[in-house]
Amino acid sequence: MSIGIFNVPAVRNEPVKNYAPGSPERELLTKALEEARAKTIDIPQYIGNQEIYSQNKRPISPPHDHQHLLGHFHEGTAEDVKLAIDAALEARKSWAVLNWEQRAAIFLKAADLIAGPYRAEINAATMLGQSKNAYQAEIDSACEIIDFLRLNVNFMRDIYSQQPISSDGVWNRMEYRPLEGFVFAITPFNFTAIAGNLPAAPALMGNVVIWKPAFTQVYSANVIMKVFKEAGLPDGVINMILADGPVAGDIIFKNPDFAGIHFTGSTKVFQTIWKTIGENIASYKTFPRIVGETGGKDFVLAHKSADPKALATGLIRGAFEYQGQKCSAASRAYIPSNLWEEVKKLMLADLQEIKMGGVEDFSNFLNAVIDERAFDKITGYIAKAKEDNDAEIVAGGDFHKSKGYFIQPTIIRAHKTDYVTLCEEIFGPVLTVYVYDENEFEEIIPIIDSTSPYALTGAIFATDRYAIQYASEHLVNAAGNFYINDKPTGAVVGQQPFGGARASGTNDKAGSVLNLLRWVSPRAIKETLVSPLDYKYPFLGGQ
Ligand SMILES: NC(=O)c1ccc[n+]([C@@H]2O[C@H](COP(=O)([O-])OP(=O)(O)OC[C@H]3O[C@@H](n4cnc5c(N)ncnc54)[C@H](O)[C@@H]3O)[C@@H](O)[C@H]2O)c1
Ligand SMILES: N[C@@H](CCC=O)C(=O)O
Repeated sequence: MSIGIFNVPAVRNEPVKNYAPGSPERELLTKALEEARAKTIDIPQYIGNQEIYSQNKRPISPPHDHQHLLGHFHEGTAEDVKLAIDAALEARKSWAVLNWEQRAAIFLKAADLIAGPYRAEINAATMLGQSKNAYQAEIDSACEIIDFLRLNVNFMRDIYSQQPISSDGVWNRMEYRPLEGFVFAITPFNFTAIAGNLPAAPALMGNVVIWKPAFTQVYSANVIMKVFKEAGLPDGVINMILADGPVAGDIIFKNPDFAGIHFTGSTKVFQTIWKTIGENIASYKTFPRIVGETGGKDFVLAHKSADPKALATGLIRGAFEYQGQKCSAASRAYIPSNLWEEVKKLMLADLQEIKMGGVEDFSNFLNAVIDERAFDKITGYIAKAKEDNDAEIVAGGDFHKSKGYFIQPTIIRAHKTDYVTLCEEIFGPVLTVYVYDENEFEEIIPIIDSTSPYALTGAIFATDRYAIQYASEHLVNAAGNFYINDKPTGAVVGQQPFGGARASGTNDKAGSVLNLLRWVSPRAIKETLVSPLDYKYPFLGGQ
């Protein structure tokens, strides 16, 4: 029973701590890293009120130090998936009817726990488990997840406040019911914030969730579950299963109570999921919501009027931060002939000073890629570029995996516009540059628009406003997040709602009203205050 119309706490984005030498946050984080490295932990599945440990233990190691053991996670089975569905549906009976302010309070508390007592622990887990440096962890596993949790509470209230008009004698109302069934959240390895938000957003709107994190993100996923529990999330509302994707999918996508998928990951996996849902469509009680944010082949277009230093900096940060493992990473750049030599010189100078190594040494800008499979895939593109006549390596190109999965930040110059590394998502520290005739700006734009099937992020660097307007208009469908004189990464919740269309997903903009609307099934209610007692229209002699 809600007995008040409540406001929610005002939000601003969580300030990013800087971890400068001698700062208190650096001291806490260093200690958390040391403590985590000094022990091994066992991570169970969290299903209903149970922590499930299995016989199938899988090791967890830092990608930059793969001989070191951080612990194990306990892989789940098809039986565990069924158990999770039962636990979720049982929890739904109470959760779906709990007042919204109670749900809000849980997630606001989770945000405060991460902002305070859990900040160092979740950042350390992200640094060690996913090989992120302190800054990249801070903007992800602290600030972005906190922003998701707090801002979503505000968006929820905005949604609930959206009410229809009423005519004389009538009171119309709108209820924003949770979906009838359970939601399946499948999350990628590269952002702890996404892993937390994908189950939390539907749960905030009153849904129950089965969450399957990527195996390579389980170490920080475990901290998220600890936070949710400490924040008071009732058992069974979010169930973390550690079954393999296809094993889980095989059970979940055939279940009649499956009501929605909240996915972030590669385009291919999302296409498989969508197809499976389509094949099973007649077996569901309700049409499932399908929300998926997927891959990118994000472009940077420079005009001949661009500032070369701003462009070079945007490319270095956009392409190589977190080893290029962001769906938003600048992975293809179109540079006019008048700027190329200078931009190349500036990038090479930056790359000379950039250090790569473990996350424990805060002076490393770059760390390792996530696992051996990713290492082999990324280096395959580099090895091919070394041999191809259509491409040349401008910077980097070396790699080694004896201690960790390290790949030098690599710049490839392609000599044809459909060279493979200009078209396919590589998801690693590889930037491909195509140098175009400075007088053919308008001709290069349709090539950018059609070179890859994706449309996630893109950027224009120019000082000429006509060029900026031209690119904005002619690349209108090429990116869901478009940047002017900035790198195409680093969207902030509430400031640049994130997501793309075409092969990049359903563009439901995580961390916005648009996303939360996918997790409700509104019921419109009309109440007539004094009901008519006569069927006749006035012209028939009625009232
Ligand atoms: N658009 C975005 O907002 C966004 C954000 C982050 C990452 N990404 C994309 O994610 C990808 C990188 O992440 P990843 O390597 O973890 O992606 P991935 O597609 O390999 O895995 C994503 C998740 O899907 C699961 N999965 C894999 N096969 C499955 C199946 N058959 N059925 C059910 N689940 C299955 C994985 O275990 C994991 O949890 C990149 O393509 C990147 O662009 C997109
Ligand atoms: N939202 C993040 C990217 C998430 C995908 O990996 C950014 O804007 O850089």
